[in-house]
Amino acid sequence: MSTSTNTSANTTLRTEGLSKQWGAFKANSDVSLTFVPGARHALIGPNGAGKTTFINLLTGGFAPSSGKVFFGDDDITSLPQHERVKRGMTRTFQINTLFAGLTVLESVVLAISERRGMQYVWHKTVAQQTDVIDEAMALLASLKLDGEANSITRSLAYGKQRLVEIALALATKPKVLLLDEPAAGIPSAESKELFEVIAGLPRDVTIVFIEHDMGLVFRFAERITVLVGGKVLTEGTPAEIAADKRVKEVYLGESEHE
Ligand SMILES: Nc1ncnc2c1ncn2[C@@H]1O[C@H](COP(=O)(O)OP(=O)(O)OP(=O)(O)O)[C@@H](O)[C@H]1O
Repeated sequence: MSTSTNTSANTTLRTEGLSKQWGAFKANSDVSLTFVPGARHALIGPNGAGKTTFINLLTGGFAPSSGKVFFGDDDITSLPQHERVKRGMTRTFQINTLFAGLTVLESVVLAISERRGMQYVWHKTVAQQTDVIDEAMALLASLKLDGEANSITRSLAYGKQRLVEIALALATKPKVLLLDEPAAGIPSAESKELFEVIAGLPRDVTIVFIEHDMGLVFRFAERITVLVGGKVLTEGTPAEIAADKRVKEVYLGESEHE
């Protein structure tokens, strides 16, 4: 019997010749990448290299000009975003515009209720709601956010707000979590803490992240892909990337122009 939801814990995310063009401008050209289950995989590259465009092609935010996206054995290239979330691919939500006026616990309870298809919680029994609250508290504890459960999200330090975004993404029970500069705008002490929490997420969650801070990339990534001008320049382990002359040239060239 075929099922529309891939339930394998070993789902690999893969692209084949993915390209995105606006007019004559190619933001992504022929990008073929594989993200293995449990990966901690960083996408790096200079400004405008096409990293965010690539994430948008993965999530369905943009339709590719050509190429394909596979989730496990399924070609998901034409699936809408919410169908990809249902299959287990999610990116962080922008809490600043979503649930900022609610408490952290309320926000996560809403996200879990949505996943469980019980968004109209006032029709549900106390037992069903208790179950959701228990799941929400366990999730918050895993992110060391349980102490903030009753705080209004917008009153939290920015680093904690980014963690709430991650909590909301995790509430969808993703197999693949896509993080676009999770530490952007956070003081460096807080960003290290944030990445430590990210690194501690269960291995059944594959993590793909864009990050400009090379200290964080080399500390937390196990695999790195370098994009330049919309194309893959190279991919490898942190040691391989650190030793790659072409990568050094790209970054030295960039800093010379800053
Ligand atoms: N909707 C769009 N229409 C036209 N051009 C776009 C669009 N979105 C992005 N671009 C262009 O595509 C190029 C790649 O942008 P993208 O945001 O993917 O790069 P990036 O590697 O994520 O950069 P940064 O590190 O600065 O965030 C940029 O030149 C950008 O101006």
